[in-house]
Amino acid sequence: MAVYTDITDDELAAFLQGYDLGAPLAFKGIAEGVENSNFLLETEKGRYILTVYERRVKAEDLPYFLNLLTWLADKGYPSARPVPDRNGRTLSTLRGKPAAIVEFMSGLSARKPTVAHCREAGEGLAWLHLAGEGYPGRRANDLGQAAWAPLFAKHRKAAEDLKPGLSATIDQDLAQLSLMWPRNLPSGTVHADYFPDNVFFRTDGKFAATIDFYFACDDAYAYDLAVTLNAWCFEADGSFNITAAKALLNGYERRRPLSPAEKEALPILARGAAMRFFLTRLADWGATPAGALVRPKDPLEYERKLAVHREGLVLF
Ligand SMILES: Nc1ncnc2c1ncn2[C@@H]1O[C@H](COP(=O)(O)OP(=O)(O)OP(=O)(O)O)[C@@H](O)[C@H]1O
Ligand SMILES: N[C@@H](CCO)C(=O)O
Repeated sequence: MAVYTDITDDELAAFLQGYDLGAPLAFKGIAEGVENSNFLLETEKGRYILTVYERRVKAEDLPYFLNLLTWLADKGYPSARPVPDRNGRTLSTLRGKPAAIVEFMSGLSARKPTVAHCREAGEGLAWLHLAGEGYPGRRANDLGQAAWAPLFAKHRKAAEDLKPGLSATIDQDLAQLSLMWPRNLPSGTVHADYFPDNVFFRTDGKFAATIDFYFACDDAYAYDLAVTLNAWCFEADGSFNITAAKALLNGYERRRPLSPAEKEALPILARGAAMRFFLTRLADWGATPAGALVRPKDPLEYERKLAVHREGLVLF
């Protein structure tokens, strides 16, 4: 389970002294998630999530993420508002690590998203793009197209170990992506990890909330949509579900219609988005020791998605 930092009751009580949240009533670690340690915290004032930031999140990026969450909540977007401490600060320290308390969001993620979930998720993503407009924080996408070839150079051997011959195919993909990568698409603040586990629904299936903004950055809105298509619209057998994809795009366009250039770019963006998750999964695959608390995600799932995208999607 992804709780890397244990917090004792005394530490929690001392930490909460800094907040105006009353005494703790319940506190427990959350197993889901791989990046950070998350705890469900109930106090006299309500329910919250306490996050202790671990390895991948850079401390210097935390103000960008927490200010973005505050911005989105101010705009009425259903994401978790950070709770300021008694000094008005949303970023704190616990056990020597950065930590924050955010609002608890109700809802459940869809383990097996249906076409209806895809439509709702698409609309939730467009809403996020619109709500983020004007956010003054800036963060370059450090996992964007320019980062892929250097990242792959470090993990070629892992690719060959997974599937002999794969590294040559990835080299070709990277060269093509570099040549064909679209520039100058409408851009702004994007989520960049809008996967089913980060989107909550109400019991009636309506979109409820988005969590886990710790990859958010500046990039093309259509790239975020491409990440989302990959994460939501593939079947377990590796085939692309065009019905789900059309519903997702349709839901998105309910709030934010795509320009002709964005539509044209989506197939290559989806190929690049598959590359991005293949590469980070490949990097984690090699770096996760046997017997670790967290099982690394399968890079080959994204290699299969890449193979689908090599053929070129027809979405419109
Ligand atoms: N604001 C919130 N409201 C309700 N539940 C939350 C909230 N934030 C996180 N959770 C719960 O904690 C779990 C892990 O959160 P999160 O996805 O942010 O963790 P993570 O370690 O960054 O994981 P990953 O990057 O692998 O998705 C979620 O699946 C959800 O159950
Ligand atoms: N959504 C990512 C994990 C990072 O949180 C993946 O599936 O590879």
